[in-house]
Amino acid sequence: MPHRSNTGPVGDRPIVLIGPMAVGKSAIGQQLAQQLHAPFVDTDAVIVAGHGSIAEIFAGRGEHAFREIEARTVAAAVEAAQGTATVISLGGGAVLDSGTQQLISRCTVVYLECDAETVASRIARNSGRPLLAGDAMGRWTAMFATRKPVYERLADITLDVRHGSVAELGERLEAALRTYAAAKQEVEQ
Ligand SMILES: Nc1ncnc2c1ncn2[C@@H]1O[C@H](COP(=O)(O)OP(=O)(O)O)[C@@H](O)[C@H]1O
Ligand SMILES: O=C(O)C1=C[C@@H](OP(=O)(O)O)[C@@H](O)[C@H](O)C1
Ligand SMILES: [Mg+2]
Repeated sequence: MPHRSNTGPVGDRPIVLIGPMAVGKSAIGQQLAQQLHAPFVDTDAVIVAGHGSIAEIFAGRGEHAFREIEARTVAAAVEAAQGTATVISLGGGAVLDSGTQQLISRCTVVYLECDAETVASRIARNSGRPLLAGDAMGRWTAMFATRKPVYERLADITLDVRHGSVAELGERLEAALRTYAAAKQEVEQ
C-alpha cells in the first residue's frame, strides 16, 4: 500500500531521484524505499519490462523513441504516486524533457551529486548504458557538464554521494528528507 499521510516524516509527495548515470539513483532509491516502507519505482526498470532492454531500444528504434517512452513512463509513475511518499528513481537523461521538469515540480526532487572519480570504476564495467559506449569516461564527463545545471535547478535537496555505502547514503538521505519536510511544514503553517 502506498504510504498516505499529510504529516508523514518525509512529507506526502513522491520523492524523485535525479543525477548522472551511475551516481546511485537506482540503488539508493531502492534502499530509501525499504527504510521508509514506501513503494519504489525505477522508471528504467518499468521501460525494460514493457519494451525490452534499453540497449535494444536504442539500437532498434533510436534515442528519440527511447526518450518518448521514458517521458510517458515517468509521467505515469509520477501521476500514480501523487499524495504518497513513493520513491521514484529516474534515468539520468529523463529530466531533459520539459514536460518531465514540470511534472516533478510537484515532487520532492533529490539530486545525487558526485564527481567523475566516484563513478569511474562503475562506468568502466559499464553494460547496458548505450550512451557510454566507447570512451565511457569521456562521454560521462561531457554529458554531466551539460546536464549539471539542469539537475541543480530542479533540486529541492542535494545529497553528496561521493562517500559512503548505499546503506549509509540511504540513512543520510532519509535524515535530509525529514529536515526538509519539517521546514516545509513550518513554512506552510
Ligand atoms: N555509494 C555507493 N557505494 C558503492 N556502490 C554503489 C554506490 N552507489 C551505487 N553503487 C553501485 O554503482 C552501480 C550504479 O548504481 P545505480 O544505482 O545503478 O546508478 P544510477 O541508477 O544512478 O545509474 C550499481 O552497481 C550500484 O550498486
Ligand atoms: O543518462 C542517460 O541519458 C541514461 C541513463 C540511464 O539510466 P541511469 O542514469 O539509471 O544509468 C538510462 O536511462 C539510459 O541508458 C540513458
Ligand atoms: Mg538507474
